[in-house]
Amino acid sequence: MAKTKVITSENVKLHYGDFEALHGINLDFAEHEITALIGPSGCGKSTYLRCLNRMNDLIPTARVEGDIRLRGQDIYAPSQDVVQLRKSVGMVFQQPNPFPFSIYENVVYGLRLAGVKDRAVLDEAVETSLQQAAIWDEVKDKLHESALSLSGGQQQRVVIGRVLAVKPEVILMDEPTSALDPISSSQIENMLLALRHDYTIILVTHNMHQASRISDKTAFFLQGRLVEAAPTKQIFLNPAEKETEDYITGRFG
Ligand SMILES: Nc1ncnc2c1ncn2[C@@H]1O[C@H](COP(=O)(O)OP(=O)(O)OP(=O)(O)O)[C@@H](O)[C@H]1O
Repeated sequence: MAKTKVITSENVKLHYGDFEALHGINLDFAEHEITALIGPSGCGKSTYLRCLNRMNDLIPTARVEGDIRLRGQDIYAPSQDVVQLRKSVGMVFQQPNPFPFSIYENVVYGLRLAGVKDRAVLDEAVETSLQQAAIWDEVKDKLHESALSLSGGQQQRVVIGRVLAVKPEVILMDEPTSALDPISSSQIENMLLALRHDYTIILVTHNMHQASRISDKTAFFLQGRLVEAAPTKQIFLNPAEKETEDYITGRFG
């Protein structure tokens, strides 16, 4: 049976001023799958990812065309609440970006903004989110210390906990492990495999091993085009397009 699609995107084009960075992308994301977006530097992976929760709205020159839907709702409709969208479609960046607050306050940040005051509810959210982010045991005795005192890998997991606390459906990740050491990266990869049971994850990565280890589906971008998207095994073992084969075998990029 076909899996339910959480995000659909049709003919997505993006211009930065006069420059067309995306040339009409058609790509869908199924529930509870990890999709890896791969391709050489500058091919538009991050630009496309940012279209999915309207982060490009923050770039004055960026103009998006096409149709992007979250569970059938047009996310670019005038009636779309963008704050709500970014809760449903959370984002994790390459550099861990904890706020200069305690670990606890980082995790409850979105809940406090939403007006949640009940201490028991906040405590519960902190424990659950940090457990899901695979860092609870390491920080449970120092929740009120600054998140900035943690290592890069720990900070990234706290940031993921902060995203999880507002209960997103989709998590966008833009090279979330590329600034981290191999052990921290593998902790995050294992966490993503566990999170996949509850969330839909879209991951930009330059790491082919990471894409092949953890993703269900891989989409290969080249110069603003989507060359192909298919089950990860197929992309790595038997890609339909020569450009894909050349890239994954390291012939360019
Ligand atoms: N804010 C911006 N203003 C103008 N052009 C931009 C902007 N951001 C990206 N671009 C251009 O859009 C194209 C796609 O960039 P993007 O960052 O999406 O690629 P990428 O595949 O994510 O690259 P990388 O793997 O290096 O992060 C590039 O030509 C880039 O120079």
